[in-house]
Amino acid sequence: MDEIGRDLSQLSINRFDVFEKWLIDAGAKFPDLELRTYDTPTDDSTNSSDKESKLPEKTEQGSDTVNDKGEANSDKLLIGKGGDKGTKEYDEDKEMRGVHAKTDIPAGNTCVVVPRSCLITVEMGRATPLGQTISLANLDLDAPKHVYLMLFLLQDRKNPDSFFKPYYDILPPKLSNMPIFWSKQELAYLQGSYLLRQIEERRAAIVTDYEMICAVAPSITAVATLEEFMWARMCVCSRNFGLVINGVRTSALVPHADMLNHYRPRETKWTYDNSLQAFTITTLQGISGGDQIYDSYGQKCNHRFLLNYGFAVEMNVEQDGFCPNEVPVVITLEQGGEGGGGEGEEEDKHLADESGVAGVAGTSQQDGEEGGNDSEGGTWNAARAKLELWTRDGSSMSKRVRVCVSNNDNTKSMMSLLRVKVAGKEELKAIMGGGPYMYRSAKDIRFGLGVNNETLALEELSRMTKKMMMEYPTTLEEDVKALAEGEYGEKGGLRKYSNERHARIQVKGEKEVLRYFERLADTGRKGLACKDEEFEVLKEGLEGGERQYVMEVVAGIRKDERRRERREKE
Ligand SMILES: C[S@@+](CC[C@H](N)C(=O)[O-])C[C@H]1O[C@@H](n2cnc3c(N)ncnc32)[C@H](O)[C@@H]1O
Repeated sequence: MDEIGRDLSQLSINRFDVFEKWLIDAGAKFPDLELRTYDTPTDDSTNSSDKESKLPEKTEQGSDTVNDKGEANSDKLLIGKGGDKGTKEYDEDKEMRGVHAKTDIPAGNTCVVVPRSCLITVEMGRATPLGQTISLANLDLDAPKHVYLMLFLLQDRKNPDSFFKPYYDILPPKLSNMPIFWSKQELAYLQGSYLLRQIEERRAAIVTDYEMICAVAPSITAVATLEEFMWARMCVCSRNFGLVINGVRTSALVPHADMLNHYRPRETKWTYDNSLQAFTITTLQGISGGDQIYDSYGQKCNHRFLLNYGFAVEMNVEQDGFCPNEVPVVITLEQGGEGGGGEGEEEDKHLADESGVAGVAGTSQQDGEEGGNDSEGGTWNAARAKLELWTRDGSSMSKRVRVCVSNNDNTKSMMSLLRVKVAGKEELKAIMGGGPYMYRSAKDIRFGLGVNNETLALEELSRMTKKMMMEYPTTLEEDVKALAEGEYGEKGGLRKYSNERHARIQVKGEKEVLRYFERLADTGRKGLACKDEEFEVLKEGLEGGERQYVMEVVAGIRKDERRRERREKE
């Protein structure tokens, strides 16, 4: 243990001891667990002396101190059992806390029991006078359940004699790891990411909730400033559990249970046990003495971890190899006519080339002139058909789909939208000719419409992903290098738990998804253009979602093409 660790552990009574005693006196049980705090780096990259003094070193064996869970070696990071608020120069906001096994714990052991009396529930917030006013006002809040928990927390923590005071005293005071509190400089680390917009939207939603509450219950201002309201929102967001208590679905703050950090695959399960009238955590596997004990916050894309919990997972990969990291892609059906310029002109050309229609949403006169006739002799207009198909699900000209490295439903929707976007008259006729509702929407064309359409769709995918890649100031390779270098605070590195590191993990994950789709677009086009023997070789080298796409779509198109060629010869 380093000097700081000794300093802190020597403090005989600290707020963590008080917290644990409070819980035990109330009937909580966690005999085999202990709370620990670890030092975390400062985000002030100019403060190099700070960097050097507090961070763990590499292990003597030469391997680094990160274990297979991507966490730094806890012995190296451990600095004691909680800082004391009064300790000079001790910054609680830099404190990372976790729960460790004091001894070997077998699988199936109920290692945490927190009685009902120590839980703060939605109902408790709603029952306060302020909660009642808000409830009666029937406000359209962004996060109503969270707001009631926040109200209880914000009001009750002002009471120095509150039963929950020991709990309030251990709550993180600033939450500066939450992106909604990041400085401009920190937000800039996310340049190029759609997450920036989501952070802004989250901030705006919290401000709107606060303003709506102020309008019906002005006394809220005596309870919390907007900044405090924001803190409470993120505190609740990152710590609440969704429970069913005696048949009632609710959310609750559960002291101690909320000290477990996230790790997957899950090693513990939690529930509200009605027979015990207590919240319990049970191990799903044996935990060795000294090891950190974790809770799984769920299988999530890193943007959700970052937005809601203020961290991003370095190796966000499930046991089966699936990576839940996603990128939202926007596919827009451009309006034709004047002002359509840039990309629009390009895209409309796909349609114009094949159908002779200059734009997808031209005037009816143009439609009549250039649209051609349908089989029944009436006027059939490709642009109008495309627009009709595109807007059938009621959404706008731009459609956002979150895609990940997989051939899942969202990837198939994206490919379908691209097929429709670049479709010419014949392809649209084929789509619409299957009966008006054979394809419910533009997201439902799951099989290829032919070599030409699929090639154009893949070209569009390639163009889109390359453009998105260009929005980031750093390359994927630079991110990988930076993350590999700086964990332990080498000069200029991205140190563990720093906001910059979490941001870089986030954008790196996005770029990995984009890189996958860049490759898929190349492979798909090659697969559509190559000879049969080459296609056999190409297939062999593929795996996962890429292989699935090639086997299902590209191979299907090739088969249809061969059939058509044979028919033409006959
Ligand atoms: C419910 S609390 C868990 C206990 C927490 N460490 C604390 O200090 O109270 C959730 C917070 O813990 C941190 N956290 C949890 N799991 C993490 C992980 N795998 N990596 C980094 N930070 C994590 C994040 O700051 C998150 O907002």
